[in-house]
Amino acid sequence: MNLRDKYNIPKNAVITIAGTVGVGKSTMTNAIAKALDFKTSFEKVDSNPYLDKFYADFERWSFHLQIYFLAERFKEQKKIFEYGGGFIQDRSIYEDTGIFAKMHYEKGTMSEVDYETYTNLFDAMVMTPYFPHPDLLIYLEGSLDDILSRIKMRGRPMEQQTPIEYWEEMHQRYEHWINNFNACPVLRININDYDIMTNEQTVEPIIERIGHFIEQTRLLKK
Ligand SMILES: Nc1ncnc2c1ncn2[C@@H]1O[C@H](COP(=O)(O)OP(=O)(O)O)[C@@H](O)[C@H]1O
Ligand SMILES: Nc1ncnc2c1ncn2[C@H]1C[C@H](O)[C@@H](COP(=O)(O)O)O1
Repeated sequence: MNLRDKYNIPKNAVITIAGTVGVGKSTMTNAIAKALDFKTSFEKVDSNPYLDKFYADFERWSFHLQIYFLAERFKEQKKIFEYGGGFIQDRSIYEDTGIFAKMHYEKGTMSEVDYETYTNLFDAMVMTPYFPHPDLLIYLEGSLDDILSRIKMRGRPMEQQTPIEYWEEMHQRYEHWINNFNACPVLRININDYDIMTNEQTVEPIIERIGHFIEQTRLLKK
């Protein structure tokens, strides 16, 4: 029996993976999708026309980048809907506004008028009854030291050149954000509680937790 049937995970489920940069979202997306035979929806980093420019000059490019990400994630959302679910998504749309845009605005690297324009657009597109929220958001959490060493190990030049204070600020904001998040059910997983890189089998306890969690939240809805 495959893991999806074994743990009673609906074929049409949509699961999004959230967490700070470098925590292991893409790796987890691949592992869960493979175990459940689900499709994946990834953030495209290499083809993003603004990301390098943004890291070189936050003030100049933060608005452009947020608009770009919003459009890309909305298109992915539409694709997931058209397929009828069965997807694991690498990063949620909620983090764009709740973490990134907010942080750049509050740190002074996005102007007030740009932030207002962006949040108005975001709310009109996402915070409506017509927008399908995921069945589950898996939040990956870990210590700042572990995350910094993962960012270093992955070695994206634009991230290496970014001051450590940026990742520190983001790490703190994530903790606050997830404690107040309520757009869909949340399952928190600590990155020290699994080891999918060296042992693929360790994904099974995670799938088991997902199954129980989805079952419980569906019972609560009844
Ligand atoms: N479970 C894990 N154990 C050890 N290293 C990991 C694990 N998950 C991810 N990594 C490593 O950490 C780095 C960042 O992972 P990635 O999945 O790209 O993070 P994200 O998508 O959250 O930015 C990569 O070098 C990846 O190989
Ligand atoms: N909304 C965003 N604003 C600024 N930067 C962002 C946003 N979403 C993603 N990013 C950056 C962070 C990383 O450098 C890359 C990819 O994210 P990752 O967490 O490694 O998947 O894009």
